[in-house]
Amino acid sequence: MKIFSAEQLHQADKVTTKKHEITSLDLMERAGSQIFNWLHQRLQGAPVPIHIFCGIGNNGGDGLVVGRLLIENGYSVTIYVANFTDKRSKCFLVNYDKVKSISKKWPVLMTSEEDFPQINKKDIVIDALFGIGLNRSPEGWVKKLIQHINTSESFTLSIDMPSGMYADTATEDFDAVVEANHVLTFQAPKFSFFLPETGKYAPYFEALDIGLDPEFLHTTEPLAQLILKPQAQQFYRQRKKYDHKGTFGHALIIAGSYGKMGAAILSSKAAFRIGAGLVTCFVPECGYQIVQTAIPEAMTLTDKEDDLITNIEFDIEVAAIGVGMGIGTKKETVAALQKLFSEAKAPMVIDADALNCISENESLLKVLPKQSVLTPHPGELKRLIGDWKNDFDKIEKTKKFSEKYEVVVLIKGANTMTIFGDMVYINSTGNPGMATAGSGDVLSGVITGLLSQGYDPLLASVFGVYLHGSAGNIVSQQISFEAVMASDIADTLGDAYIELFAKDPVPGGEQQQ
Ligand SMILES: NC(=O)C1=CN([C@@H]2O[C@H](COP(=O)(O)OP(=O)(O)OC[C@H]3O[C@@H](n4cnc5c(N)ncnc54)[C@H](OP(=O)(O)O)[C@@H]3O)[C@@H](O)[C@H]2O)[C@@H](O)CC1
Ligand SMILES: Nc1ncnc2c1ncn2[C@@H]1O[C@H](COP(=O)(O)OP(=O)(O)O)[C@@H](O)[C@H]1O
Ligand SMILES: [K+]
Repeated sequence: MKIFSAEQLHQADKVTTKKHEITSLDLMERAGSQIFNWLHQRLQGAPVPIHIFCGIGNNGGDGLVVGRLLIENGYSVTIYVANFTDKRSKCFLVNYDKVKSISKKWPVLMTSEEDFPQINKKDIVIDALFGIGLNRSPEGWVKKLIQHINTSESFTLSIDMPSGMYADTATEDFDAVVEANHVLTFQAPKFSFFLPETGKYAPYFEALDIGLDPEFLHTTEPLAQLILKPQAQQFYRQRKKYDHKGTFGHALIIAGSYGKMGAAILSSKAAFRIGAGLVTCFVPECGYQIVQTAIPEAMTLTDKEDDLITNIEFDIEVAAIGVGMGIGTKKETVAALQKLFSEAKAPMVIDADALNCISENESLLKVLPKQSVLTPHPGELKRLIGDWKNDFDKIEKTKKFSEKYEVVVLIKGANTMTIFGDMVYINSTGNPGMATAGSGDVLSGVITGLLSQGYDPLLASVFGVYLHGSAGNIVSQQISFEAVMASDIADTLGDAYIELFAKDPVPGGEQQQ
């Protein structure tokens, strides 16, 4: 699913009205009706007090449409207009008059803090103050109104956007953003919904199709692509009857040091579970028995050193390499990486300590194999690209790094982003149960296993992140977020494949957005 900028959505609005002989007012009616239907289905006429706070632009206009339809259907509604300027959009004005024509209870004009109504915890708030037209942070009494809504603890439904948040640039004042419980957003979710700083203001959202011009949407290059199940299904490559283990490649996992052999095991296991034909695990000497015992399916090669990796030598032909999990950052290991990067021919996933080694040693950057997949969590990313001002700055810096070194870079976390040059793919699966030691090691094994089966680096990353998150969703439904351990995620990867095409979804396979 495409994620558009505010500018592109305004443009889509214009193109749609021009091409489809439909007015902006019709579009607003469509948008408002969908929100009303959503509410009506859930409330079924319940006499709960509903407060609708409208701005004076088209977001406010949407709020007025919803208000009118709710009043017409007998709901207990009060509409407030935050009268922060005398300017009003045309569609706002028409809908303002429409409300006045159907109800004696005219909208309440608010001009200061004194006009704030009491909002009880069990009331419903509809936030239609600002949408994608926000162009500065709300200030003065408008900011206070937003805080008043937030302190009410009532269920807050935001129309299109939580007011005070920008769709695709950094929010400046987090004290002036509506903390929505749910957002009904038009056509497509906004980029801000997926970022840690702003996503928490839109914890649940649904995109409503308001019929913007399909051709415009199809041909417009989006800011990012959201990867949902239909997209992930297209990535999947079916096995053929006469395929054999050689078809699915030999994955080499280079991982572990004294006390951290688990990283090698988790990663190798995940490479198998995702479908690599063969897996060899390269570990320090002390890991030999550990790996052989923990994963009998894997072959094991060892470094000449007992406790750490110092010289990566192997005489097998490998289809993909995953390197870095639990290897430490000692100078001998850095030297081993220097040689590996300079000589390796197979596509590579570079994770964890290998990333830290790169951050500390510029010489490694110079030999970073092109098309590699780098899988940092935010701490590792910061060491790699430097600090950032905000989430958007982080993405821009990551894009630059990706472009400069021609590598795929992940930004892991909730809604992991895969970045390749200017392209951004946002993952939709996963949950906080995956915030547990070793889940990143599993992911690096997953991507290495997909690379070894012939998926290209970008596809292996985007698809791998999706399947990894889906496995996390399935297993956390079975055993709770708290109980999930990284090995559970690895062992559930098979269910993630099955869920991809299951008619009756495996519980937890789909994330609620
Ligand atoms: N995309 C689509 O196709 C469709 C979109 N639709 C809806 O339209 C919404 C976008 O509407 P919009 O463009 O009128 O902007 P909106 O968010 O109402 O606010 C702009 C107003 O706020 C003002 N203003 C801004 N910042 C401010 C501040 N800090 N403090 C105070 N004032 C501030 C600004 O004033 P100005 O800067 O000019 O002084 C202007 O008057 C969109 O989110 C969706 O809900 C649907 O109806 C149907 C189809
Ligand atoms: N709140 C969350 N929601 C979704 N996924 C998460 C969340 N927290 C962590 N994850 C996922 O878990 C993995 C953690 O990776 P990482 O921090 O490298 O773990 P480790 O170093 O312990 O192996 C990443 O794939 C990340 O996207
Ligand atoms: K809003």
